[in-house]
Amino acid sequence: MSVKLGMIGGGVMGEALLSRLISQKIYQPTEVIVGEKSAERRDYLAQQYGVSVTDDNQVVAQQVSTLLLAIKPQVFAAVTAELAASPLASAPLIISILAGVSLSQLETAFPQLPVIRAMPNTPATVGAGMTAFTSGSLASARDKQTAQQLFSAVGEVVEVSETLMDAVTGLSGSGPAYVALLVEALSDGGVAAGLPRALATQLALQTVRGTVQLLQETKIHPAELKDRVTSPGGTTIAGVTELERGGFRAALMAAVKAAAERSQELGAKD
Ligand SMILES: NC(=O)C1=CN([C@@H]2O[C@H](COP(=O)(O)OP(=O)(O)OC[C@H]3O[C@@H](n4cnc5c(N)ncnc54)[C@H](OP(=O)(O)O)[C@@H]3O)[C@@H](O)[C@H]2O)C=CC1
Ligand SMILES: O=C(O)[C@@H]1CCC=N1
Repeated sequence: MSVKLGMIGGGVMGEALLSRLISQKIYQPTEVIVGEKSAERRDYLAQQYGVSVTDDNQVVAQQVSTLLLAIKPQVFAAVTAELAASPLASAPLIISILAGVSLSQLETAFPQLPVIRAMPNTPATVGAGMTAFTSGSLASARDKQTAQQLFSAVGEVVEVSETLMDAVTGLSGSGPAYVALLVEALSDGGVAAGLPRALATQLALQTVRGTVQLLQETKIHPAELKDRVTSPGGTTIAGVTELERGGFRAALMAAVKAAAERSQELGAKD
């Protein structure tokens, strides 16, 4: 076994992890091989990160100590059927980041192998990711440590019970999209109020970043911060009134729940 990390699926999330793992020197490019069906993506990943690439997932799985699955849940069955064609000589640790795909589905697909189900998110690219993971029955303390080290390199890591993984997916897995919409909408609002676009986006980004930092460092409850910003009869309560009228909080809660339910559905398909 000569290669430490194999990745199957080199799309958005695969690249988000790969880029940071390489830039932080957690793995050397020579220690990584990516199995990817798209020739265009293979060429791009090889050129951008210097990793080995192949369209043959068996070639990946046969020579690595850790096999990271980063394909869509919809192709999980096809990919695992392809891998099941011959036993994996290197007995790798399997780490799946697939939404919805359960530990029991992973253990059925990879009998006798240690499996870990993880849910990272795209801020991993800049080392600000949030990953939750849960381990299968054959995963050793060392396997968990491998997962912990890999995901620590791209942000914060928590170990959770598998029963929480769909909810994690709905919140932190999908969450960067909600926050991106928030930033875009704040910027649009600034433009509507007369700000130039670049300035509006700068204000929106720094306001979100600063608020998060304030909440994290002071540990005050979000409701208390809201109270501190809303001066009696002032501007903020006028804005908050509109958010309440538009169902802002209910919409965010429903979004997390809908995404968690979709995660469950994606797993139930296989
Ligand atoms: N995007 C995100 O923020 C997050 C995603 N995830 C999970 O990561 C996984 C990947 O998501 P994402 O990166 O967004 O999806 P992408 O579609 O961007 O990436 C999947 C990649 O796998 C390739 N692929 C398809 N079939 C095969 C195959 N048989 N063998 C090898 N590669 C194949 C796809 O190629 P092609 O496009 O040609 O089909 C594509 O490049 C999903 O399971 C998702 O649930 C988890 C956390 C966050
Ligand atoms: O949208 C998705 O299905 C994936 C899982 C979490 C984030 N993106």
